[in-house]
Amino acid sequence: MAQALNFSISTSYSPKPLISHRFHSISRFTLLKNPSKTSLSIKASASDNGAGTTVQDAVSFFAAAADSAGSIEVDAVTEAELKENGFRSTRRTKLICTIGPATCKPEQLEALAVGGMNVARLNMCHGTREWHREVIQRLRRLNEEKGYAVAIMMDTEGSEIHMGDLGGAPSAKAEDGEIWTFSVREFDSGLPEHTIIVNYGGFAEDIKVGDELLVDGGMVRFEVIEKIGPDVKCRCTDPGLLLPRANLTFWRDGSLVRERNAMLPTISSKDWLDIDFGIAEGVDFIAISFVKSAEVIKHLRSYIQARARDSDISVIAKIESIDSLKNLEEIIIASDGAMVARGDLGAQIPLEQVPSEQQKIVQLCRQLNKPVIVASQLLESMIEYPTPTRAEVADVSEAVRQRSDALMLSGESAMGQFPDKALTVLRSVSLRIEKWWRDEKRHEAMELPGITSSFGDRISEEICNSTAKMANNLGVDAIFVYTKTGHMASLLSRCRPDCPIFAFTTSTSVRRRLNLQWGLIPFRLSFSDDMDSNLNKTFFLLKSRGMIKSGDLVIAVSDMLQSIQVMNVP
Ligand SMILES: Nc1ncnc2c1ncn2[C@@H]1O[C@H](COP(=O)(O)OP(=O)(O)OP(=O)(O)O)[C@@H](O)[C@H]1O
Ligand SMILES: CC(=O)C(=O)O
Ligand SMILES: [K+]
Ligand SMILES: [Mg+2]
Repeated sequence: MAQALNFSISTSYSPKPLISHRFHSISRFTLLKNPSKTSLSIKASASDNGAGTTVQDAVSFFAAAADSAGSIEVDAVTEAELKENGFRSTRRTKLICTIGPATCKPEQLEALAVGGMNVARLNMCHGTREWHREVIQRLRRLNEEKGYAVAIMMDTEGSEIHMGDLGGAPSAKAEDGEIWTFSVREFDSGLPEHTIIVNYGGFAEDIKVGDELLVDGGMVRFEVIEKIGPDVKCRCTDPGLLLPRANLTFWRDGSLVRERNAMLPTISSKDWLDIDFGIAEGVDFIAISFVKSAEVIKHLRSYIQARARDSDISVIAKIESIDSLKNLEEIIIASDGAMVARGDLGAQIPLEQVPSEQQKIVQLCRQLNKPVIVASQLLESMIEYPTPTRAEVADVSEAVRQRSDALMLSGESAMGQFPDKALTVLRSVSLRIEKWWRDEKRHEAMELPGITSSFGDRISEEICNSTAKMANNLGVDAIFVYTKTGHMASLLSRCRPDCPIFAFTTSTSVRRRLNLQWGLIPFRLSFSDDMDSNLNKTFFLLKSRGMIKSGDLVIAVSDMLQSIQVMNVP
């Protein structure tokens, strides 16, 4: 029996986007364009002859078309990946790129987005606020115009001791035996040769002749040979490249010296101004450098709350100091996520201790359901060379195998010669290692303790744990989660299931933030409390864009309904 339907819907959109490819795939609908361009009439004839479009499809379609945003939003790279490779082979590990002079132009940012950048990091140690604002605007434009959901992470400078910039030079080479002056003076008329400015006023007093001075955690080493007022003369004992604003630590008798600088505030007055800037620009994450205790994180949170009442900026604790290791658990509990900032961490603890600390931090974050980032020197040699070392590939593999949420590029993408190639290496190593442990069932199940005391939240947790287990046992193609706040999506991500998690959320900012978390493919979609209609709508939209197909096995859960639904895509 054939049925004919006549619908007329209004949309605030010009009809163009609605006529796009989604429509062509359902040629049974006839489109009547209204010349006013503010409304669109669609005449659909549907038949239930078993093969063709049904009335149900037509109704789903109109529900979708009437959706205020017009459709479902997913970025072009994910869409292409889903179409070409199917769900199972999508990348689970997320990728962060530090943006710098090598990657700040619009076409360079787009190349990173195409290459799989999920989050762009802006390091406030470098560049002016104007420069950062420009980059943020370019990223926004990229997201709006090209459909990406690249999130923005601002990383504070912190008030540890570091060098100034090198009078505008991108780097300087310190050779073995050379004498360099580290000074707290201000030089008005250019920097004398072999001179480094130090940002910490107490430096010349705190340091002693005979101390060892480490740049960038030991990339370059000096021995202190003489103190003359504000100037400290040092001999280079391990030559290397000095980079602007590199971190400085000093060591005496084999241990790190923590004098008055240990009392420096975690968030400096300049950091507070940068934070105001970040709030005003609406960044998605603020990463706090050199966190020492949970207090500073709580303080920042209440500050953000007071400044921007409905702001949902996430606070990431950078674990890069001895104090942060001492107070690890309370810091992670207080934060929305953590970063294993191995650059500075490796300057504060012996290098051979860094891998075990990394393992511990990643594990704790996963247990506490906080996204965790492994950062620094993942592909350091690619700053200069187009291929990574074998050791670097092994290091990246280890972070992927630990199933950290995200890997981060620093200098490789900020000022290196091969930012796109470095990103490609992270992408292909992640894909390969993820597939390897899935195929070989290499991953050990992790004990996931209960993380909340409220009964309602316990139910969500149990639903997510069971869903992930069922998904693995049944070999389903994807988990669908409908979540307004993103919480259910992160609970599922925590379980690191074998299949990808399609996370549908109503808000663009939640969608961007979910982009940091392992295994989540975030979509923006407006949905209702009625799960049946949500599912019909989603199946329809994803099918018509070729991202899923009839017969795919899916498990669906949501914030709204405490149930687990298992079904084949109709
Ligand atoms: N916005 C920028 N402008 C100029 N150079 C930058 C910028 N961001 C990064 N760089 C360059 O890239 C290098 C590595 O950058 P990155 O931000 O990762 O430093 P880091 O030392 O790892 O981080 P942190 O300072 O937080 O410890 C820097 O030393 C700097 O030379
Ligand atoms: C990323 C960073 O701050 C570090 O590794 O020190
Ligand atoms: K920083
Ligand atoms: Mg650091």
